[in-house]
Amino acid sequence: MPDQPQTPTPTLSQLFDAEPDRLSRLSLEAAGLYFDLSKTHLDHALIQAGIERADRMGFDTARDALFTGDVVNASEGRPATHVAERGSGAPEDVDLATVRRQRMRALVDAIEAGAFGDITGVLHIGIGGSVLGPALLVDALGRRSSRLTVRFLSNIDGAAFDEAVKPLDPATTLVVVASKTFTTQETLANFEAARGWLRSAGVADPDGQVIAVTAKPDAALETGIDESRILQFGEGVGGRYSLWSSVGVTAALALGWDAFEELLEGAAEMDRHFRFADAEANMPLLAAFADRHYVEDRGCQGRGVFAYDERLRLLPSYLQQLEMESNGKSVTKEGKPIHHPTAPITWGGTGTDAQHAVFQLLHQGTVITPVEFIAVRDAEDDQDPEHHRLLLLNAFAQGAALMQGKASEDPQRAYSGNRPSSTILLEKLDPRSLGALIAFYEHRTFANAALLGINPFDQFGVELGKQIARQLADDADTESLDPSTRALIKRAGV
Ligand SMILES: O=P(O)(O)OC[C@H]1O[C@](O)(CO)[C@@H](O)[C@@H]1O
Repeated sequence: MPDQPQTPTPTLSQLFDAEPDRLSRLSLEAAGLYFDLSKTHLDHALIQAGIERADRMGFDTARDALFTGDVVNASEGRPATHVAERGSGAPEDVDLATVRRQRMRALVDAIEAGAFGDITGVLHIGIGGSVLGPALLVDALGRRSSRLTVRFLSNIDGAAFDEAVKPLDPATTLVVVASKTFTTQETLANFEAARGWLRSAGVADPDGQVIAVTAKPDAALETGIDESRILQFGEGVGGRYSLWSSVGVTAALALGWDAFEELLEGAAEMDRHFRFADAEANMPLLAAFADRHYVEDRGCQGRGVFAYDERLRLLPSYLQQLEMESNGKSVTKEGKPIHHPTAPITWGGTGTDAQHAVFQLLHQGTVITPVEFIAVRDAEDDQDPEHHRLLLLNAFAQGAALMQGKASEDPQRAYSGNRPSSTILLEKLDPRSLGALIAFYEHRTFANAALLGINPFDQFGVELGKQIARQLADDADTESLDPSTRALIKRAGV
């Protein structure tokens, strides 16, 4: 049988011509976000196929399980209670999170009232989900409103340490040590270095300026931190889903408690949308349908996220952990191999900078990468309105250029067009809209996992490298290693 001619899938322009209601159907508003998916290849057929797949995969049941505190993280025997941190989960989980948040607020109030002395700065020590969320919140929202000088330290690198502490006065700096396990090598090493920094500066009681944030308070106690300075969060809160919990204490200190509460409220509004909106109007679910189409049907290996707002410059790196550590897997929840691509490589940057670095490939490269633009309608009142206008117009122009392309007699100058993009436009960037945006991405990640049948809440893939590093640190026996690695260790003399 000769190959059946592949029915060419319609181009984006053809889709707009064929579907007069395309824009209205594929531009959604919820929780303060405007999400335009109309420049993706989602059409009636793909949406219907997505809904049928969601039914087959038990999406509704999985989503209900998330919000009712069932064990959705089967490999670790845990629920996922990040939604409870903002009041959206099972009553018992919400109650426990509320008690812990009250303790967090009491500590924030005490610090603001001078219980820890005159605090002018915060050194937040953590890595992965224990730093990426708080750093995003403070960088996005604290540009003008932060009452404190806040620095984040994650890497086990003296240069990172020196850079972090440079603007801080050890005598008036609060050290926040955030670690869910309180066993992470980098975080504990940086904590000890921070203690030394305080001591060297003459701080008589370094631990008097330390608070710990963890799901393992006993491990924190063993390091000598007083119980009164330990904020606990639940084992059900995954690291990359934890900024809503006491891991967000640095953001609450920097932005104020009301801002932290508004962040939670914004996320809760997105929770309600995700939980109750019909599939055809469900932002995270439709986004997941598009993700599945590009990764599985078109073999796209990447997903480009570009924040056309400097205040969201940390969002792409935050999403890298959220999406790639959640769905960068190759077996289902039941351990069955998956024989098609699962998670794309999430990457991105800030616009317009990225236009002068990576958009060449996005427009004329051989690989097709779905692009996502995030922009904010309102600039802050101290920003140049004309600059902001140009920033927005560049974001919109890039999406238009990706879609329409440009023919040319000269192949070097020809643009294929028909390259997909989606745009999220916030009216303004405030705690509420940022909370909704981050929750949108959490639920998009969860929806992708449900469609794939994988567990987005464990991360066994991060352990082997850590184990080998620990073995080498403790005992330089390299005989079991490959020749290349042995040669590198020898040449570096480590
Ligand atoms: O908060 P912890 O336990 O220090 O872990 C830090 C990060 O390390 C990871 O476990 C991956 O190595 C992430 O999932 C986590 O956010």
